[in-house]
Amino acid sequence: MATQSVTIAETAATKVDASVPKMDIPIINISPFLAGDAEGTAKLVADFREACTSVGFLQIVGHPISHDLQERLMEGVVRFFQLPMEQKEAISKSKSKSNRGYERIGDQKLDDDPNVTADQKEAFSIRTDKPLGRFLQGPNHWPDLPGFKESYTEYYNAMRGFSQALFRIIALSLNLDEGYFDRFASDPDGLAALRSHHYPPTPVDVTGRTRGAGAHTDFGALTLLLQDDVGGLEVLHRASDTWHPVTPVEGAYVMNIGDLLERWTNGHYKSTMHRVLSPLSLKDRYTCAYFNEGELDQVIECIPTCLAPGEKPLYPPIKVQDHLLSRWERAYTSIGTTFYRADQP
Ligand SMILES: O=C(O)CCC(=O)C(=O)O
Ligand SMILES: [Fe+2]
Repeated sequence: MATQSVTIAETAATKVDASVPKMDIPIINISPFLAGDAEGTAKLVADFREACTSVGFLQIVGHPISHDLQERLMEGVVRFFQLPMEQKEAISKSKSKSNRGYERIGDQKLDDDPNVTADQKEAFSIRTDKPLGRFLQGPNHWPDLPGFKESYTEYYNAMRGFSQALFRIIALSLNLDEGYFDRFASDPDGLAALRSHHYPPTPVDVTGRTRGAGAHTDFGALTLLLQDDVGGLEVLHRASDTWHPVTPVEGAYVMNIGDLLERWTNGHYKSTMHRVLSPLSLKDRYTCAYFNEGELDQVIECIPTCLAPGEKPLYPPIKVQDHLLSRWERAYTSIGTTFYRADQP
């Protein structure tokens, strides 16, 4: 069977209430697509469409990323965050003109609400390694940690291939030519980021919750998250204003639609609000997200197949660069964290 479904249970932090809807985040096996099985592909494409138009989140199994590579990546991530602060600060994002490297706890604030505190997570990110260029284009900075650069880079390259396959599935799910997004997903100048996170255990705040990452939607087109078994990621059910956990499934990728794909599809595919609650136990939580953002000059405007006769585009066309800059402003400048705009005004 290509698809199974996890019924999301209530968390301890969420009161059990019969009026609260259940949110099903489907687990979809993409191996039929990778194997060229037409019948299995048709079924999983339909499952993708259903997930993207409803919850905007799904979990992917049967993907091409090996268990061994996932383990090596996450083992390096844990070792990195355990380094002494001065070694992490030596590759601080604040020193990078292409906005990559180490971010301290509190350097980013994903929730726009001014009453909410900054995110209680530390992070490390890389992008495609290049000479310094436009916004977000430049060289990576690595810690002095044996094997770390190698596994992180191997994983980054593997995720690029994986995400290209997913864009093909998404194209099929929108009744487009399979290669419709190939340029977006494969352009050597296209932006992608591999960003790992560490959420230390945090005491409960005045609202009765801990805050690892504030409520937000993702800036790019598609996010692929590898999470450990601690849990804490939650998705908003907008109509009932209730939060629902994304239960960790070993080795699976949590895929979610970002703002760019929501705009591209005229709101048919949902960029859903989510947040992270820090662990309350003594366990630290580690995750690694791969973000697809496309090429800076690409204009995102409603895809023709997403507009039914008589419908109007919900959003004006926007350049990837303008969209990203406005989201970076909100997440960093609003709390006084600077970032480099390169050639931008
Ligand atoms: O670490 C997680 O579980 C999610 C992180 C996230 O939502 C993000 O970085 O956009
Ligand atoms: Fe996110």
